[in-house]
Amino acid sequence: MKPQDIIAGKSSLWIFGYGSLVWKPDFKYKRSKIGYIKGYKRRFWHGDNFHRGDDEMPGRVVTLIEEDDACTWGVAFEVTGSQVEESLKYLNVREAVRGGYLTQVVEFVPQGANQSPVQALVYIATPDNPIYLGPASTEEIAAQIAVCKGKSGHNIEYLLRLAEFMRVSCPDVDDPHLFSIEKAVLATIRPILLAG
Ligand SMILES: N[C@@H](CCC(=O)N[C@@H](CS)C(=O)NCC(=O)O)C(=O)O
Repeated sequence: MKPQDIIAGKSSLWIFGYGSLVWKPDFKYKRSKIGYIKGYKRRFWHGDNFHRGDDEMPGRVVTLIEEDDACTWGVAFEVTGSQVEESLKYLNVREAVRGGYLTQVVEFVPQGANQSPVQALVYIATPDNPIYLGPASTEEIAAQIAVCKGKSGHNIEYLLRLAEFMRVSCPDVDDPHLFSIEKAVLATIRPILLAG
């Protein structure tokens, strides 16, 4: 299914968030559910020269990379009525125009018993995007996050709030990529904070 098909004339739409959207959706929605999508892994492989970085020092934010056996946990938001157009208009600027993300349709599986999967819109930055940064070592990613900030705040905040979401809302889910970067950033900034 194409994004335009899931959107066309819909009075209800699910939008899946897996990065800043999990802790800062900033659009009105009817309800939200925690859950996951299959076939994608979350990686800090996308550059950000607006929200959490600038042209000289782009930050690192998450995107989704296709991988058959992977799954990514986040939050799906249901928008209805006028919220559909309002949320898409807002996210087009925040995610597509300023963030370089494209929309795709995925199957979202809510956590908990007797929950049916739903089709959801998701924003993904692909490798052909000009500010896509791609893979790097945990240490390289942490060093970049530790020093970058943009119009929405520090790149460290972006990382720590996502890690906090996973610990609080998905306590049984491990995310070695996310938590190893968090550990490396905290190791980098701890001496600085304690020296002051
Ligand atoms: N599309 C992902 C990532 C979204 C994301 O982090 N996008 C950046 C754009 S580069 C953003 O909105 N940042 C706002 C912020 O950092 O406060 C999601 O569903 O959460």
